[in-house]
Amino acid sequence: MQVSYSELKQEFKRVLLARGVEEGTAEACATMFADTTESGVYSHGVNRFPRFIQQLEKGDIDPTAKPTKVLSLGAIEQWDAHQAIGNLTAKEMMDRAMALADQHGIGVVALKNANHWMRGGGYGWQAAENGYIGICWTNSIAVMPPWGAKECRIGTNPLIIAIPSNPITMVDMSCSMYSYGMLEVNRLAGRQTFVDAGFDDDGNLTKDPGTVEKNRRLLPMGYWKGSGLSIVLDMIATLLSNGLSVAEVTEEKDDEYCVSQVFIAIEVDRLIDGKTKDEKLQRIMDYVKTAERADPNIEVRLPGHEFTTILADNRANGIPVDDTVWAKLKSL
Ligand SMILES: NC(=O)C1=CN([C@@H]2O[C@H](COP(=O)(O)OP(=O)(O)OC[C@H]3O[C@@H](n4cnc5c(N)ncnc54)[C@H](OP(=O)(O)O)[C@@H]3O)[C@@H](O)[C@H]2O)C=CC1
Ligand SMILES: O=C(O)C(=O)C(=O)[C@H](O)[C@@H](O)CO
Repeated sequence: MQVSYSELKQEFKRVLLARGVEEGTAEACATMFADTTESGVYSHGVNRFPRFIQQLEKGDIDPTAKPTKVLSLGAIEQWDAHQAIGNLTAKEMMDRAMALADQHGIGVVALKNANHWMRGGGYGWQAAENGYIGICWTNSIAVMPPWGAKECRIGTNPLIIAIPSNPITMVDMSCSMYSYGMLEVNRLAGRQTFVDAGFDDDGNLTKDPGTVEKNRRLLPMGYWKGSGLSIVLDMIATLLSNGLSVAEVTEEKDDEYCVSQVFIAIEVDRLIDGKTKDEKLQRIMDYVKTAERADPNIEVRLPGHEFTTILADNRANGIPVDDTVWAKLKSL
């Protein structure tokens, strides 16, 4: 089914207000969930909202909490989220990183006791829209076996790198070949994944999303490379924020909360003049896109470049929402 932006946002807000969330917070949070969904990231927009509400009801998420600064070292700051709403806090932290970049050329904000931020790309995009290079990542609870193991010991720890090109170029990727959110999208659509997603009951690679969701045996992105990347991202987030690692969240908490995150903004305009920047970025994009196609019917594209089209399409025709997801949202 297709729903309008206002219908979707109204539903999110209704559910939040019914749980006693203050009007301004409910409005801001509902807006972010609706924006994420309208941008085409259904996995971490409408699809993930019931899980967010479950954590709110349980008290893992404190809608009254506000992040506070713990330590300042010039370009680097440590903050404590106090388990506030994840997407609102992350937006505020990237704003803070950009303000630090205005002063120092680069701003680094490390956050502890954070909650799941949903679509990590939203915060990279936020920086790039304002002319900065945006880099951010989060750790998570252990949901993936490290390369060579059967048991979950590492996080999906998505890494986001956004570049202020025209259009914005942005990588927003889980350290797993597929995030659980994208497995769900494929399962709901009745599809197998495009490439292997994880392991089946016999330890063989499989493209069946439901099997991987059940087994919790995700395949790391790039095999051992995604496994290693997940580990070092966790280490940096833990050290910079003085917060909890994947191991600590998994062993000391009863669910995924109190995660650690990093937000970096870099002010490019003081390093290169605007005209040269645009020309160099254009050349990179043209060079990539004009590579001889493997399949003549499939365009070579850069990450992030489809969002403007998806957004325009969803604004014109309504936002696609899976029927079962909509029914669940209405029942909350
Ligand atoms: N704990 C957490 O907070 C977690 C959050 N997530 C979130 O889930 C969302 C989905 O993540 P994930 O499943 O890893 O994302 P995807 O695997 O869908 O995409 C990963 C990256 O690959 C790019 N890409 C995909 N196909 C192509 C292509 N054909 N050509 C060029 N680039 C391509 C995407 O660009 P494009 O966007 O343009 O398709 C994107 O930048 C993200 O927003 C992520 O932040 C995921 C895991 C954990
Ligand atoms: O994978 C996802 O999708 C996601 O958003 C995550 O946070 C983690 O992988 C996990 O917590 C999902 O259960």
